[in-house]
Amino acid sequence: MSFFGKLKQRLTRSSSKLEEGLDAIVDDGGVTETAAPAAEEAKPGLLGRLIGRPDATVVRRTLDDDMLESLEELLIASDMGVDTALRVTANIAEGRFGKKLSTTEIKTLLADEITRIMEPVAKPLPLFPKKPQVVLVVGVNGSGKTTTIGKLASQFKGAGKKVVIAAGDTFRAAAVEQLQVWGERAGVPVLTAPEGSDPASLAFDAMTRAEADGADLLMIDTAGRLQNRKDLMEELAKIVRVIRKKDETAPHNTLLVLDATTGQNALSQVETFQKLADVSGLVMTKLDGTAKGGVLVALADKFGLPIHAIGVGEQIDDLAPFDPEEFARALTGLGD
Ligand SMILES: Nc1nc2c(ncn2[C@@H]2O[C@H](COP(=O)(O)OP(=O)(O)OP(=O)(O)O)[C@@H](O)[C@H]2O)c(=O)[nH]1
Repeated sequence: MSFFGKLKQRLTRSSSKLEEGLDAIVDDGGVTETAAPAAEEAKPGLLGRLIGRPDATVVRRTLDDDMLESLEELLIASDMGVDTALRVTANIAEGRFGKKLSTTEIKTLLADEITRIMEPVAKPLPLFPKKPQVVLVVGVNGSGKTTTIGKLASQFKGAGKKVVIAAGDTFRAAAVEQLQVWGERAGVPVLTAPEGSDPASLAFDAMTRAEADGADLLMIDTAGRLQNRKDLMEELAKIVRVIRKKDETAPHNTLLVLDATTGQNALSQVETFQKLADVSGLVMTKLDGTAKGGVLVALADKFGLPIHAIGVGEQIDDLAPFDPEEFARALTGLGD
């Protein structure tokens, strides 16, 4: 199966609540019509024509206040956030109030709205001619930082780039070990320091090593202890200060890794990390999990930060560029 096929299957599975909800809204109060499909309704395929498909029936419901309210509630429940849900619903309603809509038509309208919101944020990690390009990776523990660094390292290495990883969460031996495992998988060196040592000093050594090696990319993992924000802020600020001694334009990217399964909590994590570091882009992980995916729409709408990639599994190649249309179709359950 193609990569996108896999992604779609996973996203569709995870978003079936939204899809089921849309079906239920139209079914509830809708009327079955035996009519020629409307413009946006799918035409019978070749097989249907060959086997003499009977007249297609379609359920349509008149777009009224009740239906709009149900739609708003469904979008809010799928983590899209109140503001975004209200705006999306209002846009769908514009010029269509009192008209009859089928599930496919509603899904198409919703997917178009989501695509429109997501398109401006779908941007791959920008690559600069600067060597080494320093990528600081931040995020709470368990969000998928280590996994994402491993996946990115593997992709960049595959693209012919020389990559070095620095295991900057020096306080947890297990985190360092995990990163070493991912470094081995990706075939990329991982610089470590003794447990409890200063992450900034490791970052400085890593800069030195990356420069000496002529590396294209240096990815620095960081701690994610939000329990002690002040310490974490100081730690991140110190890492930045120290690497700037070597290159005053570094870090060139500050990636915030977010776990999509945390739903609305992802929004507050962005706010927090924007205060701690100069976040330049997002990677959204675990979209294959139980996440409702809708939080990406809320994030894009609220912060407009680029989404560089999405994690769709635990394997090394389970990192995909973010494709808004594909995402919107999968989220709404539109299929091909
Ligand atoms: N299903 C799925 N699991 C993921 C994805 N990304 C990461 N994980 C899993 O999430 C868990 C946490 O990932 P880590 O990469 O260790 O997260 P971290 O942010 O480095 O966490 P700490 O090491 O605790 O700081 C692991 O079990 C990963 O396998 C993803 O895209 N999909």
